[in-house]
Amino acid sequence: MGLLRWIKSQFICHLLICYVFLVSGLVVNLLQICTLPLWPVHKQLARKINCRLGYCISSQMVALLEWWSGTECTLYTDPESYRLYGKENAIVILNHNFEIDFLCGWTFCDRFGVLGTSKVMAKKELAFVPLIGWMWYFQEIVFCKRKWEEDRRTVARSLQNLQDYPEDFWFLLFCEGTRFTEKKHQISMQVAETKGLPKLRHHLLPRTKGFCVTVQNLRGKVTAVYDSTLNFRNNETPTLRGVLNGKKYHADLYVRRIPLDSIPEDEAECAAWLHRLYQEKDKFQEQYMQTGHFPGPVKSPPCRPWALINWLFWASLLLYPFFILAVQLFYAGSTPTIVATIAVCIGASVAVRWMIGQTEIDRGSSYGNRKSTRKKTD
Ligand SMILES: CCCCC/C=C\C/C=C\CCCCCCCC(=O)SCCNC(=O)CCNC(=O)[C@H](O)C(C)(C)COP(=O)(O)OP(=O)(O)OC[C@H]1O[C@@H](n2cnc3c(N)ncnc32)[C@H](O)[C@@H]1OP(=O)(O)O
Ligand SMILES: CCCCCCCCCCCCCCCCCC(=O)OC[C@@H](O)COP(=O)(O)O
Repeated sequence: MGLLRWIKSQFICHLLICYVFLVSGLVVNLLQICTLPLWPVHKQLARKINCRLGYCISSQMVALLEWWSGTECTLYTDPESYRLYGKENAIVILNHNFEIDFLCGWTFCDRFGVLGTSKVMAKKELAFVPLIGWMWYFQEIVFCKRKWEEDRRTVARSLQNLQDYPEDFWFLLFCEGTRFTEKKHQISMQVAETKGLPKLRHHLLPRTKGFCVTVQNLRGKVTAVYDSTLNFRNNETPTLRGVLNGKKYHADLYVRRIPLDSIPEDEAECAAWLHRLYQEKDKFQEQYMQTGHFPGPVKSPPCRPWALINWLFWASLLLYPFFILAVQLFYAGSTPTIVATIAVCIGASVAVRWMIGQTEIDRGSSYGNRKSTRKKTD
């Protein structure tokens, strides 16, 4: 094991990285709260400020992936579409198989300059994840309970709010609704069978309601759907723990730009369109399994320095007082102060472990483990 790899795997490094993340995150969350009085007075300015504040948190995780773990992200897409990425509003559809797929998504957002404004339809439980969930509240993330009876109104309302959003954004939708597991796959294929739909090998059956309501409410604002299919080389199963340990992965992302105008307005046709899209995505995954690459030319966007600069800024601001405190504690700290400091460190490390746990598929929800049935309300 090289020296650098050994250093990256040391607990003390993780402690320092997490300390910077936690304290800077809390500072940013506090600043976001301070923008509350601005919302009724100058909503667009409050939104722009919150984009930049949010960037301070999410870009730290991007820096961890790009600069700490050195993970490489390759983009397969056609050059004409490439020119438009980051310059228009788009709905991004992504497969949901990996624990760090959201992080790879963030990396691409950063490379095209839309990380601060990026949006997602996220399960409500994530709103309570400290720092990230609180940050999302101010970034106008669309939360859903995955109960259509309740979501149909709240989701539509949150989407409508984005109609006058002042900056270009990407809206991410994991149409499968949950992470891929063998059990969830088996059950969703039973649903596919009862609906007379072809079976998918690499995806769960997409949930169409969220997609249709998104297209319906963002029409006029969003110009395209980016159909994105992600995979990792050498059958890697990347984890956030691995990234924190400095493990390098290689992500391949295939993106097709589909003009929003070509998506049917009628709900049933829109749902059928999404099912066809997933059948195509499944073929791309199959090709990747067979050949190790996606179709189309490689057009990788360069890694930008801002995520690293942001991390260095927070690290230099927060690590200095941390070291002064540690030295003072070591030389002159009373036993109760030392015990209290150790307790705070243990508490923070438990909190970070819990947050990392939110990304782990093994600890995922039971959503999709059963065939859900819905009262017909529409
Ligand atoms: C290019 C790089 C990427 C750029 C990235 C850009 C931005 C990044 C930004 C942020 C990154 C952060 C990432 C955070 C990740 C968080 C992600 C999540 O939380 S995913 C989970 C939440 N999201 C979703 O669920 C979205 C998809 N879901 C839907 O659309 C749902 O329809 C719904 C709106 C949530 C409602 O769900 P509900 O279950 O109540 O209703 P459904 O209509 O979907 O379900 C009933 C329907 O489904 C059939 N059914 C029943 N059982 C199953 C089953 N097991 N599998 C499949 N289908 C099933 C059932 O027969 C009903 O069918 P029908 O509609 O025909 O009656
Ligand atoms: C510099 C960085 C320091 C790193 C310190 C560690 C910080 C940890 C931060 C954790 C961030 C939490 C963001 C949660 C995003 C999880 C996305 C996700 O994939 O959610 C799952 C849902 O889609 C579906 O849920 P399931 O039904 O599969 O269950």
